[in-house]
Amino acid sequence: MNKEKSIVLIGFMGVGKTTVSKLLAEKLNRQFIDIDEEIEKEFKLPIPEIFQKFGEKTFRKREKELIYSMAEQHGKIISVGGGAFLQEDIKNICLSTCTVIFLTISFENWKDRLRLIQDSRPVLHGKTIKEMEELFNQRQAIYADHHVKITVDHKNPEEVVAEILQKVD
Ligand SMILES: Nc1ncnc2c1ncn2[C@@H]1O[C@H](COP(=O)(O)OP(=O)(O)O)[C@@H](O)[C@H]1O
Ligand SMILES: O=C(O)C1=C[C@@H](OP(=O)(O)O)[C@@H](O)[C@H](O)C1
Ligand SMILES: [Mg+2]
Repeated sequence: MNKEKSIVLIGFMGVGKTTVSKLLAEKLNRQFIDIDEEIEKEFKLPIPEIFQKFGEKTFRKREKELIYSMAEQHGKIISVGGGAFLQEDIKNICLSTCTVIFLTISFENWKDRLRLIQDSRPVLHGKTIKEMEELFNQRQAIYADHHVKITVDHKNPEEVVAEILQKVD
């Protein structure tokens, strides 16, 4: 395991980036950073209210600034939001300075996670299942560049972490 580089987890919302990052950080005894949690702490508001009160543009700007400052630090385990790689600059800095791990899931299995995440993900609000599937499919393009890919279907977070530890060197 490269002790210098930070590890960044990417993938569609609900795939388990935050859960898996936390567990991975514990296993590796490294610092865990969740960009969404950092933004919520700063604004003292949950993400849906940040979107509602300040707009997605403000959220994306802070997301970019925070990822820039974190990506340059060594040895961290960083969970970014599923929309972070929409910004090319974020994608490029993460790919050049960190090990980028893409967590992926089938849409069929993702649907079972929906009830767990629906209220807290403003990007999903007001969308039909069909529209969510379109977004899911569209978003795959932004995750196409990565260093390691892990399929999470039918795996619990511990199993996902074990696979990451096997694959990341
Ligand atoms: N491997 C898994 N199997 C089952 N449920 C999971 C798994 N990973 C995460 N979850 C659950 O799915 C929901 C979304 O997980 P989260 O880590 O917040 O995803 P993300 O950060 O990618 O949006 C949470 O309720 C979490 O407990
Ligand atoms: O995909 C997105 O656009 C978003 C994903 C969320 O993070 P998770 O991927 O951790 O759910 C959060 O950053 C925000 O609600 C926007
Ligand atoms: Mg998350």
